[in-house]
Amino acid sequence: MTETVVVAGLRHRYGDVVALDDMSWTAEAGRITAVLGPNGAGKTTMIEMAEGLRCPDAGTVRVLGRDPWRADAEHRARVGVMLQDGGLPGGTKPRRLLTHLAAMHRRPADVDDLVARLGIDAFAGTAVRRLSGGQRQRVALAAALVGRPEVIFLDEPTAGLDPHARRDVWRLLDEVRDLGATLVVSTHSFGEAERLADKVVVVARGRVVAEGTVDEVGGSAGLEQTYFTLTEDVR
Ligand SMILES: Nc1ncnc2c1ncn2[C@@H]1O[C@H](COP(=O)(O)OP(=O)(O)OP(=O)(O)O)[C@@H](O)[C@H]1O
Repeated sequence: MTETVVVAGLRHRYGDVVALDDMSWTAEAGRITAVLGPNGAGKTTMIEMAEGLRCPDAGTVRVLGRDPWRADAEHRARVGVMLQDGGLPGGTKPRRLLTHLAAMHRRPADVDDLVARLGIDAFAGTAVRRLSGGQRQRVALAAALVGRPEVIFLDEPTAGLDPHARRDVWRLLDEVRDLGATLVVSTHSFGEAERLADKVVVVARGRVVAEGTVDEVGGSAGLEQTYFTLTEDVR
């Protein structure tokens, strides 16, 4: 199986804080990989490195065979990113923003279709700063998908969404995966990991403590119980 994301021996400190301590994992092509771990485990730091936004102190990251920190614009266009806080410009209206982003890509998704599928229609003409947290999440997800990227990093994509919106997002992510994209999704939801993930990576204290399918990681105890056992001592 082709490994689209390879993280090997990643180390990173913020002053005295060790954020990543020899972290290694892979995400396979055309699969959804869910990254689970307690607050402060190092998920965001690691995902920012895979996105090319942060340079590790040591270790290597490869995305589509390239070092994301040194990658050119052509590589970056193949990678979609949904940041935890959205990172959206407050004064822009969602449809205008998505149309603008679509124009930057060679083979963009259909903006009207994305807007309809993620239930953005109702607020497509309202400035981002006036939107609720869940509405902004949906726009941020659409922005990550509009360029039809081959690899997509999503930091807690359904946090704060109501059940209908969450279901819509899961269906859309399934479809994007079925079209061949590789997705890496960080989440605090066992239900989300069980529903979506072909593979689960559990991180704690900057290291991977389990990696495999939901069944392989959860075993007979189940994912939730196994997670608590693996991460108990970090609380
Ligand atoms: N810019 C920064 N400066 C200093 N310390 C940081 C910075 N970013 C993260 N840290 C620290 O690094 C560690 C890992 O943080 P990170 O945000 O990567 O964890 P996380 O697993 O994404 O957490 P969460 O689930 O809360 O999003 C934490 O101890 C955090 O306080």
